[in-house]
Amino acid sequence: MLRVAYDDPEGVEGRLRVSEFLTSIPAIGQTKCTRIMEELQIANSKRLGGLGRLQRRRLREFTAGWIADHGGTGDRLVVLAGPTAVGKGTVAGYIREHHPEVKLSVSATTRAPRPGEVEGEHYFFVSDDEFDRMIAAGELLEWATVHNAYRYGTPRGPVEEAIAAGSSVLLEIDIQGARSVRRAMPEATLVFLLPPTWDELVRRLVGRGTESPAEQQRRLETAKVELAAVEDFDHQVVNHEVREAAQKVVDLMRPRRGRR
Ligand SMILES: Nc1nc2c(ncn2[C@@H]2O[C@H](COP(=O)(O)OP(=O)(O)O)[C@@H](O)[C@H]2O)c(=O)[nH]1
Ligand SMILES: Nc1ncnc2c1ncn2[C@@H]1O[C@H](COP(=O)(O)OP(=O)(O)O)[C@@H](O)[C@H]1O
Repeated sequence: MLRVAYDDPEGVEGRLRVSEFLTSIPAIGQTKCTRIMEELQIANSKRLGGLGRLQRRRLREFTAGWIADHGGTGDRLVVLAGPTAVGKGTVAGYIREHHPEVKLSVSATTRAPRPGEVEGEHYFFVSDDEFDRMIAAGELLEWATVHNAYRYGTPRGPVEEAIAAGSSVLLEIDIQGARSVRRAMPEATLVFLLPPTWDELVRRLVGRGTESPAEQQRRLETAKVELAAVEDFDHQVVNHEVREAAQKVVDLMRPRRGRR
């Protein structure tokens, strides 16, 4: 597994030369590396941390394509993220119901179940101690404290098993989580779900009626910041209509080879 923090130029990996990074990929030798860097318009001396936004994106797309074409995870791991109340849960629920071939990852959370939520289906509801244990044991692919409240994390085992078995896996997680997945699995496809308009996002949050007015206000402040993260994602899908948005997400999960 390649572990390079494209969005963490301060990290150790940021000091790695792009040429060293590329030649660490199986089947890329010096000659191919030189040709690829010319194609990506990246100078020979560049380090990962010194890449511009466009260069970073070109390199990431190249790596994802290469890994997909050489038997890696490719488009089979898709992360669906976006601001509060944009409809992530609704779109993921639609995919669960209408596309049984897509495996939805079930997260662990420290929040209490809501009426109607089923253990192991919506979430694994765990105590703080158990969540600590899962982190310490390396059982979580990523985790985050969401809305300053509870912790949520993606159990690593089921995701890796599903991918190894050839299935497509969808993670419906928050934006911090999406960034962590990018660090842990750079070949994953990141999808940002957008609202048709800001006013519609506000309408959906208020209409859902699950948060107090003060909490709604806090989430909208966070949403403003989160919307700026859209550029770091591979694809954007506008959630005008649930069925259409779900179809666009599922289409992205088809093997890259087939789409070319
Ligand atoms: N990082 C991360 N975020 C998650 C995970 N599971 C759910 N979330 C996010 O946690 C947030 C809260 O989810 P939930 O408790 O179902 O409430 P609601 O979506 O606000 O109604 C949503 O933004 C989810 O996308 C996870 O495993 N990891
Ligand atoms: N395409 C859509 N059109 C209209 N309303 C939607 C759409 N998608 C979701 N909603 C509604 O918006 C609200 C927030 O959706 P939800 O799935 O809970 O968001 P998230 O999981 O992103 O926080 C819910 O009341 C849901 O029914």
